[in-house]
Amino acid sequence: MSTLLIKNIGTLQTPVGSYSHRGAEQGENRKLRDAAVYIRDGVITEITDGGDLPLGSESADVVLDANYRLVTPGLVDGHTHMVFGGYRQHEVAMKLKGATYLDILRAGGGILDTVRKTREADEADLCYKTGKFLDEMMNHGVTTCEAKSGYGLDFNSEMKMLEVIGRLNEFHAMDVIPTFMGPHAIPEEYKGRPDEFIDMVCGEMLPYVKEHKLAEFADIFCEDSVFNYEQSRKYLLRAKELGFGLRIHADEIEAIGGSRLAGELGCVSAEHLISIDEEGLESMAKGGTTAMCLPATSFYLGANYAPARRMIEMGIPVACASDFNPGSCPSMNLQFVMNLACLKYRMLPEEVLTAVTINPACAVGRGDRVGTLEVGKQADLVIWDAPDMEMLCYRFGSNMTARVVKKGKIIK
Ligand SMILES: N=CN[C@@H](CCC(=O)O)C(=O)O
Ligand SMILES: [Zn+2]
Repeated sequence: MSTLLIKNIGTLQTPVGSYSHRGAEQGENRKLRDAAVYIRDGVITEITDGGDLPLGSESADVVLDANYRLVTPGLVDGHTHMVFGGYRQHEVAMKLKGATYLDILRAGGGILDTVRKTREADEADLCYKTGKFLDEMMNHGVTTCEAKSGYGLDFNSEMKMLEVIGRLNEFHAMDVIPTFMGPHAIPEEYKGRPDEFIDMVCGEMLPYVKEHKLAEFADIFCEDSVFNYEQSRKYLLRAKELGFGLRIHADEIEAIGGSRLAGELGCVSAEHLISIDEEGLESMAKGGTTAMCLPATSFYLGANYAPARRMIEMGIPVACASDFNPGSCPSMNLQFVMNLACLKYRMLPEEVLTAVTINPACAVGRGDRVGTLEVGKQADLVIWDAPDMEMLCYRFGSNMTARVVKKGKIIK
């Protein structure tokens, strides 16, 4: 048995419970002063406050002194596209000359450019490259993340991406939750035939992914010039039938019914939601779908920001994620996402903490294990170089983590 004591915690701040927090509860955090956490074999066994120490903790194998700083749960990044070949830095100049995200995609660039490079990439090279990204994420306080396929678009390349995600989940300290996103774009070989592509994905890829346990969730890009409402519905219904949890990229640029569909089918999450309309909001509230908001993508695209305050008022659980990908958000910095959630979504620090811990944890099916600091949960936590959450929302552009602990092991 290995034991770890974290003592002299100035403030331990955490949401409480293993379920998605909505409405007023989004802003409810427990705050313990002068606290300590005792961990046995990677699991939290006792939390004390008021200067008391957990029973027997004086003989802990390792003692970490938090020096009266802030401790929160490890962050959960619920939306990434972290496995990809190449980069797309050449798009910066194209955008400066006036091309939009969809202009570039329609002209065979954007996602399709990354698809060409990912198809060519060697699996071991992809593993190495993505492993480095995971190191950087952990160094910034993320201890659990989701990762999507979707830059392969053919059978072998999609499975290659999922194999990479599976290998990293096994060998890296990060918990990585795999999502299959075969319908991320219409591949060049199916140009003008999106229905046939969806039929192939439903008939060949989804059953294989399920049978070989390569992904827990299925996702699709429901967007103008990509997949429409009917195609998205067909794909998600098939995925549901096979037992996948459902996600959908909805209303990023045009509101074509994606968020409405999310609520109708009981999707676990709908992502982006920049252009969501009233009908979509009502459907998500009714369906219990989490809004996976991606403010760094709005920032990078120079787009509007999703109406997160309205979502909270309507009782929709809000999560905030990085959307790390090589096109619309080449950053995995969830601390910057937290700054933007405050400044652009007008979310309060407590609401932001919920949006990067328990709500995304539930949206990736890990709410019972991570996302809060409570007895019985996995010991994933961050000691911040800050006295409180307000400081984390206020400072930006610096990495504010002092120490990162994953399953009771000191990573940083
Ligand atoms: N919008 C669709 N997919 C990704 C971007 C992928 C890319 O541009 O490579 C997103 O969620 O932002
Ligand atoms: Zn995405």
